[in-house]
Amino acid sequence: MIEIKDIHKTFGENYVLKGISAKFEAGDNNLIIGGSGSGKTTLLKCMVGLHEPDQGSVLYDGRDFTRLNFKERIEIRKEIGMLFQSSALFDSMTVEENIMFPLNMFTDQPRREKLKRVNFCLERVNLEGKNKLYPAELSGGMKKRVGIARAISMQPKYLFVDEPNSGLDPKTSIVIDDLINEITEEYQIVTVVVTHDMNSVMGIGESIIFLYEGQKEWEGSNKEIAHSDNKNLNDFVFASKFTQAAREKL
Ligand SMILES: Nc1ncnc2c1ncn2[C@@H]1O[C@H](COP(=O)(O)OP(=O)(O)OP(=O)(O)O)[C@@H](O)[C@H]1O
Repeated sequence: MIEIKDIHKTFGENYVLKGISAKFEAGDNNLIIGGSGSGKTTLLKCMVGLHEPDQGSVLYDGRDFTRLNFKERIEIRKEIGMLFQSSALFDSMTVEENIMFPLNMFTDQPRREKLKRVNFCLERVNLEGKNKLYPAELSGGMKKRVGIARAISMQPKYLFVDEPNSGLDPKTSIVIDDLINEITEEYQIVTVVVTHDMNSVMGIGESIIFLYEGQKEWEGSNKEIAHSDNKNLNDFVFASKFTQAAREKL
């Protein structure tokens, strides 16, 4: 489990996170939703140490990341898989090299072992045999899948994903959501996903926190969203006339 306690973050005069606390359980798809600028990515970055929170703590199965020194943090980082916006693949590296990158960085396994793991991960995301392709030769959905393969290469206990559906068509988005969902359950990972995508929210949102103006405005499951009377949440989730009409039929 990851627990965040009273996270605050300001950038200059901009008070972005105003005391966020939440728990993210293993085996669940934990979603962070909220309007543009509400602080979702900032929260994710505070959790993985890409930003230092001004106040608060981030506990990885009881280990307080915010109080650890650089060396101690590396031990937790090895247990973290990340898929951030636009897949962030290295364009000059092949698919195989991209997936092997964390293994090269964090392990001294023989190449044969690493290759075995790369092939396993590629198979897991249904891209077996695509080892020698370059990112430029892949579709957006394939790039995301390579990003997922790389994120799970170190068999992470924790997986952070920022906007996995950006730039994908609705059908491919569902393939990616399903993949994240399956991997989370199969390996009992603590998965935290930042998303704008309402299909994802309704499809895989077992555990959701909704940020509004830097605070946790609401938390619950996708099933609870439809019946929530939180106005800010409803204005966000059911923003269009079409979704409002759909909600009334639920
Ligand atoms: N590195 C930074 N330096 C200064 N301000 C930042 C930085 N990162 C984010 N911000 C500010 O923090 C606020 C929240 O940004 P953040 O990216 O966390 O929002 P978000 O909810 O993820 O938005 P979006 O859905 O549009 O990606 C914004 O006002 C943004 O300008």
